[in-house]
Amino acid sequence: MTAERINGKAFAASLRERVGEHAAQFEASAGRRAGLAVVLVGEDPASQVYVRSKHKATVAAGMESFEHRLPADTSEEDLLALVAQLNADEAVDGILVQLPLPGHLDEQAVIASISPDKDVDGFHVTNAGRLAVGQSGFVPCTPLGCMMLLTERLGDLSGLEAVVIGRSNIVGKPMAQLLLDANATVTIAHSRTKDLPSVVRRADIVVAAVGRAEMVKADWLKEGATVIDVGINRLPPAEGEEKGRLVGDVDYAGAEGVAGAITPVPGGVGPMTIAVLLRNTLVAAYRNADLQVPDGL
Ligand SMILES: NC(=O)C1=CN([C@@H]2O[C@H](COP(=O)(O)OP(=O)(O)OC[C@H]3O[C@@H](n4cnc5c(N)ncnc54)[C@H](OP(=O)(O)O)[C@@H]3O)[C@@H](O)[C@H]2O)C=CC1
Ligand SMILES: Nc1nc(=O)c2c([nH]1)NC[C@@H]1CN(c3ccc(C(=O)N[C@@H](CCC(=O)O)C(=O)O)cc3)C=[N+]21
Repeated sequence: MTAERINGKAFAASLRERVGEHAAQFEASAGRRAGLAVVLVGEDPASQVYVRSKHKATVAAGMESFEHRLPADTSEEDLLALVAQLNADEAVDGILVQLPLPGHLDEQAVIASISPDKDVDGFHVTNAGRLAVGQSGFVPCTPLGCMMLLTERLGDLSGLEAVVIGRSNIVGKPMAQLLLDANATVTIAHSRTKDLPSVVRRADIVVAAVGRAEMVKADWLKEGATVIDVGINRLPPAEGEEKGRLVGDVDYAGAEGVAGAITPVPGGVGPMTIAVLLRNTLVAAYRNADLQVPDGL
């Protein structure tokens, strides 16, 4: 059996198109474009690539993109002052501070300074709390994108066994909460989990968010499982390569023979993250303008 390849890139493109149509309607009713501010501190090359693709996607969807690039030695005071200015700026609906931040900056303090109503990453404790108790807020983009891929593939998730590997605040934990809200039976595995292969083997749904190249092997999977690979890992360059290949947390080539469906890396979850960011920004814009958020956004 060869698993179906879940085409996140194509799904993300159709989501971006839908967001673009709603963004045009927003502009017509609000008299301004929805706006996303992205703050990048330092020159991390991977972060620069992400920030550039966010900017392009934002503009392509008919929204304003405000980019703020700050030097690596920016003080916390200056960064907090910029966030305060963006919180107060009526042209800015969403604020994203690219992580990781340089070591001298306190990420928790910076995230806490973002207005929860502009926190389109869903990282603020207020939005994490809203998700935990079932109130509407902003849900982190990567887990929400994973849910969209899962429901498109599986429909109703009620009663399915889901195993999330990883418990970070930005991926694993919110992912588990969304699966629970969708009535799956959820297990969260992490670095202290005993016998991870046998935990994963009972799963109808596996979400791997670890950050270890090709860690999840084919013989850990139940036949027919749906596998969502969040990991983005750059392998060391092979002979003759300038850059190493990008791989996920799952051994794709092996898993393909056992899984029912699987997301590739690249072209799976990554593009969904950016499309959902645009979606969250437009939702923020409707709410900030006191307009009804349209159905289906
Ligand atoms: N596609 C996308 O859009 C995005 C991709 N990513 C990628 O997803 C991956 C995870 O990101 P993130 O959640 O931020 O990472 P973190 O490093 O914050 O969390 C990793 C988690 O994996 C667990 N873990 C580490 N080693 C093992 C192991 N050997 N067995 C089981 N669990 C283990 C850790 O456990 P413990 O808590 O015990 O330490 C931790 O909970 C990364 O590759 C990242 O690049 C992230 C965000 C967006
Ligand atoms: N405040 C904040 N919010 C984030 O959402 C955030 C962040 N910080 N820091 C870093 C992580 C990582 N992340 C990705 C986004 C897109 C791809 C993506 O589009 N990947 C392409 C490949 C890109 C490539 O070729 O390098 C793919 O998987 O097909 C990957 C990873 C968002 N993150």
